[in-house]
Amino acid sequence: MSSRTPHVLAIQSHVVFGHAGNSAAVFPMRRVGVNVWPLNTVQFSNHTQYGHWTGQVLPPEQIPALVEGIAAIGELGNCDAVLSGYLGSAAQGRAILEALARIREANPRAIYLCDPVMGLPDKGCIVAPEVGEFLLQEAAAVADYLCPNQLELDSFCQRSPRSLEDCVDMARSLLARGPKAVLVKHLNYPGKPSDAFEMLLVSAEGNWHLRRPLLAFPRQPVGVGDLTSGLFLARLLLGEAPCTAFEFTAAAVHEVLLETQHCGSYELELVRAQDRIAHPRVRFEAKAI
Ligand SMILES: Nc1ncnc2c1ncn2[C@@H]1O[C@H](COP(=O)(O)OP(=O)(O)O)[C@@H](O)[C@H]1O
Ligand SMILES: Cc1ncc(COP(=O)(O)O)c(C=O)c1O
Ligand SMILES: [Mg+2]
Repeated sequence: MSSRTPHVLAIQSHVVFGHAGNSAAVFPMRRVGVNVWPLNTVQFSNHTQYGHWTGQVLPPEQIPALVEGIAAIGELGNCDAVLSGYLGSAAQGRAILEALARIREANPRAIYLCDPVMGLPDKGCIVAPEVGEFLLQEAAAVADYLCPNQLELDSFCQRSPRSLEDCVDMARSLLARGPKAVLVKHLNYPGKPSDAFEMLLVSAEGNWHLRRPLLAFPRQPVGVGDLTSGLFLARLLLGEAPCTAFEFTAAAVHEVLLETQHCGSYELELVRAQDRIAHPRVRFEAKAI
């Protein structure tokens, strides 16, 4: 582990009540040891899967204005990474890419992890339709790490997978667009064992598949993807190899889900699970495939 505490500019949603976007990722990232600079794309009362919410999408001009403010106090070069997730508009997405270019002037080694949160109306995750286009066409080309779920991977590849091997091929096809690694946070393919939750990591070094138990919930918790992307980036910045960061992330997220299930909560029990996030008791091995 490195001696300097890394800094991450995290640009995604904020919910006043509960956990999604920055409200799911910031506390766990800090708990594992990184400094987070939360920059909110929207401020909603609650996540969209409740079906109704209040609040607003924040103006895209805020992004360059806040980044310039940090530059003006001489701190922009301390930014080691940019994380983006839930966006309120495509204009915000473009502002993030401009901010990234500005940050890279100050710190050429800054990395960018993009969680391409797309609208999945069937699931109740509501994102402006233009955001999907922005993610497919523009963000993927610039990202160092891309963390889609299966449906987002399908959107990138414009098809659904036939098998696990096909998921690997689809994820590897994204490497050709530029990212160093692609983490598929949730796999779904014909023939997938029904008792397992599976994830995949692909990079130039290889392909790793990981399986953890599928837990039963009366309503599927939200924010799991945001927690996953945030912890993966945090562990990378702390100096772990992608495969090790992947295994840690799976274990820490599973600990949160166990706590959430134990409490019978709909919202993630991040505070109660904080020690388990920092020191997961479970361990899942990522297998090379
Ligand atoms: N071990 C698990 N058991 C049951 N459900 C899980 C488990 N891990 C994650 N989930 C659920 O799986 C879903 C993953 O959603 P998905 O759309 O694939 O990714 P994202 O969270 O990025 O939207 C979420 O509903 C999450 O609550
Ligand atoms: C405001 C907000 N942010 C982020 C998300 C993404 O959550 P997840 O991590 O489950 O993909 C959602 C999902 O509905 C949301 O409503
Ligand atoms: Mg998601």
